[in-house]
Amino acid sequence: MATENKNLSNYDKNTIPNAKDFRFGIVVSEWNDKITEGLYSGAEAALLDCGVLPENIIRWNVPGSFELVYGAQRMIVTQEVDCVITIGCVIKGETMHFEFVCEGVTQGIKDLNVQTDVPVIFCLLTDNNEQQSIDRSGGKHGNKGIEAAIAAIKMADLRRQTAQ
Ligand SMILES: Nc1c(NC[C@H](O)[C@H](O)[C@H](O)CO)[nH]c(=O)[nH]c1=O
Ligand SMILES: CC(=O)[C@@H](O)COP(=O)(O)O
Repeated sequence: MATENKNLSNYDKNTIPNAKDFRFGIVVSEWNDKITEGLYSGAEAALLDCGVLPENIIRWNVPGSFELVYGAQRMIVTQEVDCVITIGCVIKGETMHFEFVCEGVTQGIKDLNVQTDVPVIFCLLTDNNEQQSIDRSGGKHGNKGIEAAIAAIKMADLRRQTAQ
């Protein structure tokens, strides 16, 4: 199902685990900050709406999306979080740089999910133009930050339920 057929902001609190005791790290890229701030606001609001305590949300900024991987890795190692949300917005330019940044971040975040004990949520917009980013960070398609926050709560709960 493409995003245009699914509003990214929709969630049913009855299907979401109790998040009161969970601690979340959020790493935010400063590139396209008008967009990433909108994604962060959506994620923060959804976490609080689902019962996460404000003091249990740790935010770090990084220069660009490529640095999200290192920021998330350091968040895991130093902050005792139950889940990390990475927030970035990559918009296609004139060159192949877009493809390499997107692939590098995708693979890096996948690696963190398989190599560490903490789930890392992929809230990275990879858009052809700014309008697509606006539409997905609080515009007509909703807010991918909200989607990421709900995924983070569910993954933190899965991690706790499967702890050995
Ligand atoms: N063009 C975009 C970038 N580029 C910067 C890289 O992410 C990285 O910070 C740089 O290559 C130094 O390592 N980053 C975005 O987040 N979005 C873009 O559209
Ligand atoms: C994703 C990028 O780094 C890209 O926006 C940079 O633009 P350009 O490819 O025109 O240098």
